[in-house]
Amino acid sequence: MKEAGLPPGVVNFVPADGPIFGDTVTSSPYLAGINFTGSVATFNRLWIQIGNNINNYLNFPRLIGECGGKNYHFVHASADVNSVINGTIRSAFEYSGQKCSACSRLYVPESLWPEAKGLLETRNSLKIGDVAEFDSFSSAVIDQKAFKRIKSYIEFAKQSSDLKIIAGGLCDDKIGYFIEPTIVLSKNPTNKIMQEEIFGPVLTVFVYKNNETENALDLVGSSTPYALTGAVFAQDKQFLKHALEKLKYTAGNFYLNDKSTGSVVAQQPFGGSRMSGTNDKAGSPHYILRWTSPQSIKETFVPLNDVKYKYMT
Ligand SMILES: NC(=O)c1ccc[n+]([C@@H]2O[C@H](COP(=O)([O-])OP(=O)(O)OC[C@H]3O[C@@H](n4cnc5c(N)ncnc54)[C@H](O)[C@@H]3O)[C@@H](O)[C@H]2O)c1
Ligand SMILES: N[C@@H](CCC=O)C(=O)O
Repeated sequence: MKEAGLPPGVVNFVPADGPIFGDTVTSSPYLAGINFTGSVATFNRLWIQIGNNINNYLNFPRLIGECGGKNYHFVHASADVNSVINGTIRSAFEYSGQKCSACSRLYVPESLWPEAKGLLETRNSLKIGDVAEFDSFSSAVIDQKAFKRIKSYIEFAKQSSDLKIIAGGLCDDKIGYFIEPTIVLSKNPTNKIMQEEIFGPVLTVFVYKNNETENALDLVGSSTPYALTGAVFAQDKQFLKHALEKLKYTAGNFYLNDKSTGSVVAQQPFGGSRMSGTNDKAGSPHYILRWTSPQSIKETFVPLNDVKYKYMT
């Protein structure tokens, strides 16, 4: 950044407790903007604090929020199942599902479910262990708070009559906050496990009837307030085109026959709308412009000799 011309002291690393930092910056009259990555609850809190302080600022603070997701893989009857299995396992379970873009909802047509159940076998092959061992696919979740939150969804799944855990489900915090990659089958496409962000290795599958594909597509957008990432798997090009149009408000980053995760900054601008954020697209030229303050300048070379307009004389 220095090489690009940014003066020293403009960028500072200030490690702090989150709420103390947030309370401090939002109460400062000099706050010019916030570029936040994290949960909806925290972004809402910051926005509310700024609203409450609006009479005290020297500028209107600009706000960018990059928040959570309830990302989906939608599988059409024409899909290549192998690609669905491998893409879904990677998206849902790498980094133990702790990516805003991780897949946590899988919609599968009844006709493909017997084959798509290969998910379970692939899941069984994953080693979840020490990150220092290169054959570990993933490891523990970040901290006790995350462990408790994710575990509570697994406990909920064990008790809900809509839900059945078909793989994983064990949680163990003896030597680290380990949670098995877990696959849940839901009879109910609007069960809370299909709506809320879990931010952990829990994937929920809803099997739809082939003759209800349109209804299943409708569920993708109506089931959650998020719109971060999503993927459609189909070899039928007409269907892909149709899904792209129908699902356009469900994902800021939309994938065709690819997993819903792994966008590369500067190649795939990243971000989502609705409760997933302000969709300013990190990694795109639009983003940097949000933090600039353009000034228009005019200089006149013809003196103004009269106050009256020409038609007045
Ligand atoms: N859209 C994206 O690009 C993106 C990328 C990564 C993670 N996420 C989202 O982040 C969330 C997971 O992260 P988390 O659980 O750490 O979220 P979080 O909201 O609890 O915390 C995010 C960050 O904000 C800080 N923070 C907490 N309270 C604050 C406050 N009152 N004021 C200012 N800062 C505060 C935390 O210390 C942390 O650094 C998920 O919802 C995930 O989807 C989004
Ligand atoms: N760009 C990465 C991470 C985004 C959020 O953490 C992805 O698309 O998975």
